Amino acid sequence: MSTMLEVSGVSHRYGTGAKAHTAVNDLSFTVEAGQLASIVGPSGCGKSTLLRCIAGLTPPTEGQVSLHGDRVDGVPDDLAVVFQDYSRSLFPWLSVQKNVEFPLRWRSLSRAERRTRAAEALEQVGLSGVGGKYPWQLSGGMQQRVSIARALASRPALLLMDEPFASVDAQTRFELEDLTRRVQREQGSTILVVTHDIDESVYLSDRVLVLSKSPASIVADLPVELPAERDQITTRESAEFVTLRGEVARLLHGGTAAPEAATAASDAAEWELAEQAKDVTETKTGS
Ligand SMILES: Nc1ncnc2c1ncn2[C@@H]1O[C@H](COP(=O)(O)OP(=O)(O)OP(=O)(O)O)[C@@H](O)[C@H]1O
Repeated sequence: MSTMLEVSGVSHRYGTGAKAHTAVNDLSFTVEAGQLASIVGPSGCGKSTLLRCIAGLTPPTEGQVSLHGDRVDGVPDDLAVVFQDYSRSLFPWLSVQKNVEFPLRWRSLSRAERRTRAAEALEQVGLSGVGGKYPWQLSGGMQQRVSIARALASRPALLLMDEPFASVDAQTRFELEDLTRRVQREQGSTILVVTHDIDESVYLSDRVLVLSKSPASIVADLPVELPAERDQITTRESAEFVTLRGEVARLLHGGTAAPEAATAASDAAEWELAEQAKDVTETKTGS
């Protein structure tokens, strides 16, 4: 396996002087080609800042990011990002097909090639036949599929996903997680997903990077040794899954020891409840 992404000593500070706020603190890790890695961390710990540094949208204050050995200095051509808010990332005045084709306009591709690529990407996400519709004519889950298709159409070396399923209902979330795993395996894509959902990080990934509270630093890098074929019900019930989600929860609480499965499960449930309560508060206060 070759290294697709290398993050070396990356820190990011917002502002300067007494008002400076360090969001990311000296992070280093690599992601191998063909790997699906998740980054999980508490709300506000610096996950999105890290992703923006990796995507070349925000230059790190210190350190550097390399994609297949090339230093990232601006958004690389062969990198795509799927954001949480599909309603703001799709153009409402363009058809679904045109939305998916849009980033390909900067590639040296003929119009016919762009159409073909977009149609193929829509088929991969199970949306053949809706290319002529507009995003606002689709459900939220379908719109996020369109965002994923748009990212896939450019055949990125690295696909970054920032809380990609946080704005859809639970059933759709499960479908989109399975879709992501299927596409990743079919295409051998390299994917880095940022989430604050412990279960999602474990279910989706080959590996989970656990971040500390702000400023983000890596507290653990855990391999996910679940079978490649996963199922939303049986995988989540398995002892390996329950143990791992508990371990991630424990690390997020600041612990380090490997737990017993039962304690781990209760830790994970407690964490999920705390996160849900926080989401409700943030929704109510609009923060
Ligand atoms: N443009 C900015 N200017 C100043 N501070 C910022 C800016 N963007 C983010 N921050 C701060 O940096 C810290 C990390 O924010 P970031 O959005 O990266 O965290 P996060 O882990 O993605 O959060 P969440 O899980 O809630 O989305 C927070 O304290 C946030 O207030």
